[in-house]
Amino acid sequence: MITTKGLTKVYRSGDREVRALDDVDLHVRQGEVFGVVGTSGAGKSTLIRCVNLLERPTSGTVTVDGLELTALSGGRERAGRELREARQRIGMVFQHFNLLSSRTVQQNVELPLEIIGLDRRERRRKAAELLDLVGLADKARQYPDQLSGGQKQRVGIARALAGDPKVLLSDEATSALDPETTRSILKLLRELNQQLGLTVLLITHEMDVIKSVCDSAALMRGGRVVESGRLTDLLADGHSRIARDLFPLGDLGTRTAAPEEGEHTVLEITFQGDAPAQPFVSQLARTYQIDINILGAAVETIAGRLVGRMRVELPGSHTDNVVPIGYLRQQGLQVDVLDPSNGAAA
Ligand SMILES: Nc1ncnc2c1ncn2[C@@H]1O[C@H](COP(=O)(O)OP(=O)(O)OP(=O)(O)O)[C@@H](O)[C@H]1O
Repeated sequence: MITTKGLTKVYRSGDREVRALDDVDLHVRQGEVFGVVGTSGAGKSTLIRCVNLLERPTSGTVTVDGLELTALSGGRERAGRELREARQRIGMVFQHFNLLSSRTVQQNVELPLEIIGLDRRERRRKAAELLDLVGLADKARQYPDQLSGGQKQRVGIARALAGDPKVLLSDEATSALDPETTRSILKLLRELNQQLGLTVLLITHEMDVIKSVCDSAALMRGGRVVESGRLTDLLADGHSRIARDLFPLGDLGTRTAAPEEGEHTVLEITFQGDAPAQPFVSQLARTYQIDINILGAAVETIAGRLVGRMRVELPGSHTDNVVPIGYLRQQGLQVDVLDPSNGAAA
């Protein structure tokens, strides 16, 4: 639904150059919630602003719903009109809501409809429908200053939906909100995604946002996408940084064995869906008559799916444990053998 190819944005001021985006290839599937995560300055805002061409990329292409927006961005009048029309099909939600304080809630939602020239009656009908959808039907005549942060963001979302977009871009929409309000806004975004089939591309610096609402994610660093994919696939990949950040076992899961204990093998076992129901640790201990040391474990709900991760230690070298490791993999479990010196997947 959204594809960027070789997207690059270089800011120049004097003789200084900042490569805010560096050859970014991104693919957001239709109907999914896709999160872009990264530390401050990673290029997330630049990416989202380039996707709807609020910012003109230096090079590369952006295609939304089959239309290459970057090809429409020339100075020609027709291209300009086509780009404006294409932008109406892309809703945008902002961190600080960007509501007009002199307009009522309803008038704020009506604004994009005024711009496209809808008549008054139709605007009212549409705004009322959207406010109902975001749970604010009773606030239509209030002004933004009379609303809580969460309510303001609901207005921002209703306004973003005014042009019946297929795609919603969200620029840190919950960063200014408290944790409970954040949860309610994320829940609303998920409902809209499911009810309207809306594709959502959101940027965030919070892993909890990715965990609770996203189907897929990308990690940005220094203007580049260093990793991306479906969360379920990333969680099954022992080398995924996103999976590690989604699900940190931290120091909990490492220890240094004393020399007299001999060689040992540390495994990280990830299970999804039905697998947690299996008592695989006790089955393994019984089947192979081995003592298993559990170093750490956690279970989380990620994208509505139960995911667990456990770090265990088996006596003996990796070679000694090839058969038990094979047994675990046969049970449908993801098993990574960790390098005992640094805890990373070997
Ligand atoms: N208009 C601009 N002019 C010059 N440099 C810019 C401009 N906008 C962004 N940058 C630079 O581009 C880089 C990426 O910025 P961007 O705002 O996209 O990052 P971000 O990941 O969204 O960060 P944050 O989470 O802090 O918003 C940064 O080094 C930033 O200083």
